[in-house]
Amino acid sequence: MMIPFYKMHGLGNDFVIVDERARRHGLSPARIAALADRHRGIGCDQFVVLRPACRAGADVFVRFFNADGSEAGACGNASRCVAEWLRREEGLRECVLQTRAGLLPAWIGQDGAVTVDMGPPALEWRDVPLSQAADTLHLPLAGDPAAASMGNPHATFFLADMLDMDPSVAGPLLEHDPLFPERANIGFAQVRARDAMRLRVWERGSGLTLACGSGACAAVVNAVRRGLVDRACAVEMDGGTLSIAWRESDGHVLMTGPATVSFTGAVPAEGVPS
Ligand SMILES: N[C@@H](CCC[C@H](N)C(=O)O)C(=O)O
Repeated sequence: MMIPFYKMHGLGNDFVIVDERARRHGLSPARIAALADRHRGIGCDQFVVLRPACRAGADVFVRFFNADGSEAGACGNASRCVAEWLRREEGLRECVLQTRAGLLPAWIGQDGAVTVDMGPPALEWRDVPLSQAADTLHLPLAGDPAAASMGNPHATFFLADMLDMDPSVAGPLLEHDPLFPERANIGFAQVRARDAMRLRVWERGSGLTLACGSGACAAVVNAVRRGLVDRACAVEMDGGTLSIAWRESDGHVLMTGPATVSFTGAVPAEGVPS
């Protein structure tokens, strides 16, 4: 028995997408982590499972798993990829994704770019203190760090300069800091203009990725709260740029960017070659 999959990416944040609407494969967290392994599996930042929607108006129920097998409530780049997957497989140019973070409308623009309405952020007003344990005391801060949830937890650190910054040092320490009982995605941002920033994200459960959609949304929300940018902002990450708009009328965050198919394939249902 083989499991067919799509391999897709959004700005280099890459995904394995498996359609379980007709048949479940009983993938355990350990099996997902094995399939996500870049040396012994297919390799991906997140593993995405599609199930039948159970909410009125939704086209599909989407579950996101990190490379370590843990489940995430949201994934912006994968949401765009699922919208593109629905366009290819079912001809939909507009869809509604049911996720653990709620119902997310998505649509394909004339230029092929995908927009997802990521919903309203949940703002956290507690401080994110710097600490020796998290190796953050030396960071050249340009604003106070802030935390927000886009259906998954994010903290953003605003830096005056990212040149010497290695997210792989402070990132894992902060991800596991007792400050974040569910762990957290950690963004390091440098504001370049009122409508532009640079961002690198250490992702909970996956490590440093080339782009993080929910992280870009959270970074703009947090930067607006700190008075650093306007509500429409381009977020440049290692893999490319997302357009983020925090809509004033209803507080929803809109994320626009590409969604690309790399290849399709199939893996044996039982075990991965070791
Ligand atoms: N790559 C993602 C976020 C994936 C989930 C995250 N690692 C978490 O655990 O919350 C994105 O594009 O948003």
